[in-house]
Amino acid sequence: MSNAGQSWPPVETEPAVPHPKAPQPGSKLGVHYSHCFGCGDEVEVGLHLQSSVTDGPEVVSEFAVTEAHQGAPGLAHGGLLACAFDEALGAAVGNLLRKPAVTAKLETDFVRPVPVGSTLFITARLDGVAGRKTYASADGRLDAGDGPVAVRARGLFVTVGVEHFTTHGDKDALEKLAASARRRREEWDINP
Ligand SMILES: CCCCCCCC(=O)SCCNC(=O)CCNC(=O)[C@H](O)C(C)(C)COP(=O)(O)OP(=O)(O)OC[C@H]1O[C@@H](n2cnc3c(N)ncnc32)[C@H](O)[C@@H]1OP(=O)(O)O
Repeated sequence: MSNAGQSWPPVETEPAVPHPKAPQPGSKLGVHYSHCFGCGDEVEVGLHLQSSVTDGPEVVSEFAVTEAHQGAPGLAHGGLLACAFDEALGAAVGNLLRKPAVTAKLETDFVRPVPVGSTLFITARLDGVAGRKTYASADGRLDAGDGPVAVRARGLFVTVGVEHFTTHGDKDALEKLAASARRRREEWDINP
């Protein structure tokens, strides 16, 4: 059943205003972590999402569906499609607001099958902010930016401090990211 009839965002929000240093429309967004299953270039069977910022502001991501992503013969696995939307929504929240945030809730509507060999064009936008909570939604269209909608998603992202990652994550891997992380710390407002 579609969730289209439910109020969204579910709470009163303020407009999500992009950070002054957010990537400009036309900017390609790089890999945020090479071992990320959603975008990382060192994960052979990962989703390898490639994202860029558009007017709106929105983030458009492309996900090329391969045999590694199947659930049924020739069709994408729904959980992997949800993963693609988690990545696309997270990229929009993180890059446009320039604050670390994690997914607290993710809803997906699977509208039509996504075949192996197709490319999903995912457009993600910020719908509102309430304190540490950012609401975002996305549509995924088959094979073109104006193709038929195959998947819709919406999510709640909660802004966290860097300690979220240092406390719960892999400290060695985090240290290896120190140089780029330092650059981000200078540019992002890391405290919620
Ligand atoms: C560029 C980067 C792209 C990355 C894309 C990929 C992103 C990811 O996949 S992140 C990984 C998956 N997510 C996680 O591991 C998060 C695990 N969860 C947590 O760590 C915590 O539950 C966390 C941080 C979300 C919230 O915990 P905490 O900081 O204690 O805040 P908490 O007070 O519980 O919640 C904050 C607010 O969010 C609300 N909230 C939290 N979870 C939910 C939920 N599931 N549903 C509805 N509301 C929720 C709370 O009610 C609260 O609202 P209010 O401010 O109005 O009281």
